Amino acid sequence: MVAIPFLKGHGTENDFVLLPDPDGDLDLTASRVQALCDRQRGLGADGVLRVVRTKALPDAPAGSDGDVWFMDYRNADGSVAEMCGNGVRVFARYLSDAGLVDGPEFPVGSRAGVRPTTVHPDGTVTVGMGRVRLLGNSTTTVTGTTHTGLGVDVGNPHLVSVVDSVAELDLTAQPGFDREFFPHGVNLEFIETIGPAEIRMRVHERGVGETRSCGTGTVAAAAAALAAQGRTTGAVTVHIPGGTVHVTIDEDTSTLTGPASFVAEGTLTDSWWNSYA
Ligand SMILES: N[C@@H](CCC[C@H](N)C(=O)O)C(=O)O
Repeated sequence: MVAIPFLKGHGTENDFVLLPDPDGDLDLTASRVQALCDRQRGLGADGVLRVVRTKALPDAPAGSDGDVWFMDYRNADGSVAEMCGNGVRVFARYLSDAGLVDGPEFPVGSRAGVRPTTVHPDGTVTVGMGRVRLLGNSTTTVTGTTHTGLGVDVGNPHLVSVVDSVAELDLTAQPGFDREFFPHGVNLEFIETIGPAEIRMRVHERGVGETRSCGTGTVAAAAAALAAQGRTTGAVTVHIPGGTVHVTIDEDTSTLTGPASFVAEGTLTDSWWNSYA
């Protein structure tokens, strides 16, 4: 029997299965991702983070440094996404704790580009999330009510709508959105203003459903909250159901700081893995 190692972790309760796979040996099919993320027949998670060297990726972004660790992120439905802001903190903390990187500052590759990360002594992680692009207005419909929001690209697509109270929303079903505006789907954030630099957020994630946090979503939400004040830069504290993160938005980059925690580590059995092709 071959045992496949895994870790289970979360960032503000957005939870992940990590699969260390430095040489890219695992055949990580959509069916295996779905099974791993299933909370009855698998380990249960919002997504999977495969830990692989960039040089072991057949579709590595052109010109990338082969020795950089690459976060191969998958949503719970098996789809591939460009970036995961909570996942990249958990990923960075794993690399640091496992001694796979030198020092507390190192880059992490993703399909949205290379992201600089810093693991702090208290275990929190700051990630350079790159430039945030505002895409203009679009709409989303939740239980029959249509909200106008601001489209935001953080490497992956978001639509952020300001509402009076996030507690009132029912996000159990997929909200409607404009499929011409977002041909590849969209993460839908809803924010409530607490103060000029503090918001509350809930999210319905593309490829997952409602989650207790979305890191890229908090960056998009911060940019939208600032835009609502006529600002393009600033610092925003974002409260999500799973905790609190801190975001800064500058003209040409952004940062996300928040916790990264591990719950368990173990091994998958070969028979379980092989029952999903
Ligand atoms: N939970 C993530 C975002 C994961 C990807 C997203 N669902 C998408 O499809 O774009 C985060 O913390 O950013």
